[in-house]
Order: sequence, then structure tokens, then C-alpha cells
Amino acid sequence: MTTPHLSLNGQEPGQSDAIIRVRDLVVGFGHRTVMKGLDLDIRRGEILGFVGPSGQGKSVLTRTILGLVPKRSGTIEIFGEDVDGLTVARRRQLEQRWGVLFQQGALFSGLTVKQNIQMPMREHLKLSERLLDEFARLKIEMVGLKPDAADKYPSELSGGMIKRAALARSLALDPEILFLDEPTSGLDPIGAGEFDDLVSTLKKTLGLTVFMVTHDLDSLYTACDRIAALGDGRIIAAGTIEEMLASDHPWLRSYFHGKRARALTTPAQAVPPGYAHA
Ligand SMILES: Nc1ncnc2c1ncn2[C@@H]1O[C@H](COP(=O)(O)OP(=O)(O)OP(=O)(O)O)[C@@H](O)[C@H]1O
Repeated sequence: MTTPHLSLNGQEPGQSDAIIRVRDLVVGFGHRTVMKGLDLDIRRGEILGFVGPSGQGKSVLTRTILGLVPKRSGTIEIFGEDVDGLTVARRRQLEQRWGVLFQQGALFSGLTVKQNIQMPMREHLKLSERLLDEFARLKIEMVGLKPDAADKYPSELSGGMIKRAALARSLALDPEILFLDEPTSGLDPIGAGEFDDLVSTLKKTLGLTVFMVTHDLDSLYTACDRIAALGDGRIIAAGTIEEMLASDHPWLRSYFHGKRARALTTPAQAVPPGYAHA
């Protein structure tokens, strides 16, 4: 029997291919400290699922990495560069290397799908209208939308189509990292499963690194290579689903072995504590 080792930032000795490295991060609002010295590594080419109780700061961490929320202390390195020392121009270059899918999809309601996808391209690249149309068509195809979705407005789309359109927009600049904030929330289980499959396929075909905030156990089982769990401002554990299942941390036990989790796990997926799949 092997007892899986759960590291606090998922970084094993000798593994250093972290595309994002967060160290001793402190973030707060007024008197409330949300991140209390958090360490986390996101490794190149993985889908890292980020879980934790509501209101613990999963979105805050994402927004802090993206530079949308200021940190009080600690370091954030992206592609090996400390984001604190970046010039405005360098920061802009960095921002082109990631795509973000916020929780509500956040498409501009007054723009068609095509125009939404072209927004980041118009902002960062100088392309002819013909190329803009061609690239938007490619992204629409990439996320599994029909070509006629291009000229539709968000109000004419189903929830699943909105997620796909927003995903297409987050892929507009051919990013290396994708940040997804609860991408399957609001989708029915079949739609959510299809979206997870799409993200896994895109990760493989485009070589993406994906950071996915999620409450969706199905996504953790089927799409994520590793999982990091947040609790009380720190990472309480990071590892594979098998390692999470084997943990005896109270929150992880109730999350991964609770009623909802039991309904989900098939005998092939359920792993008794203390065992890891070979
Ligand atoms: N701009 C802000 N100003 C003040 N407090 C904030 C701000 N943004 C987030 N918070 C607080 O930080 C805490 C963490 O919020 P966050 O949205 O990151 O939680 P979460 O873990 O993503 O929750 P959920 O799973 O419900 O989406 C919450 O208490 C929230 O109210």
C-alpha cells in the first residue's frame, strides 16, 4: 500500500516547470485578509482544478494573478518573470499570453459573437478585416459552434453556446494559459460534460495550461490533471484526484466523499483512502 504524498503547493522536489509560481501571497480587503501566505504552482501543460468552500477567495486569487486585485505582499511569477517588476509594455505583452473566461461569460451584449471574438484582436493586433473574419471563423469552429453563430447576439444563444462563444473569445490571441472561473456553472450535466471534453481537447491540441476554478466534481474527475484546494487563505492540499480522495483533511473528506460525491463515483473511480491508482 502506498500513502500518497500531498504537497502544499503541488511542487515536488526536482519539479520546477511551473508556468505560474505564487509564493507567500497575502491579499485582503479592509480588515479582512483573504490570502494569508498562499503558495501555489501551476505547471506547464496541466489542467489544474482549484476548489474550496464558497467565499474563501478562489476568484480573488485568479484576479490577483491577473493583476486585477492588488496584493499586500508575496510574489507572483508568470513565465519565470516577477510581475512586480514589469513595465507597462511588458505587462501588455504578458496579458496577450493568457485568456480568461469569467463566471458569467461576460460577452458584450451589443456585439455579435464574431465581434466579441474580434475585440481582443482589434485591441492588440493590427489585422485586415478579411483576416479578422477568418480568425473569428476559426475560433468559432474550434469551440464547436456552428458557423451561423458568428452573427448572433448573446441574447440569441443558449447558456452552453454563450460559454463556448466566451471561450472562443478567450482564445482570440492564441494564449498559452487559460483561466476559467466556474466554466460549467449553469450548464446541465450533459452540457457541462461536453464543455469539459472541449477544454481537455483544446489543452491537448493547443498545448494549453489551464487554471480552472470549479465546484463541479465531474470536471475534477474527468478534466483535471491535478487539483489544489483552498482553505483559510492557504492551499490545504494539491495533488491528483486519487491523492485528494485519500486525504483525511476534514473539508476534503466531506467534499470528495460526501453525498454528492458518492452519487457521482462509479466503482472504477472510487478509491478507498490510502490507495492510489497504479
Ligand atoms: N473587491 C472586493 N472588495 C471587498 N471584498 C471582496 C472583493 N472581492 C472579493 N471580496 C471578498 O473576498 C472573499 C472571497 O471572494 P471570492 O469571490 O474570491 O470567493 P470564492 O471562493 O471565489 O467564492 P465562490 O465559490 O462562492 O465563487 C469574499 O468574502 C468576498 O466578499
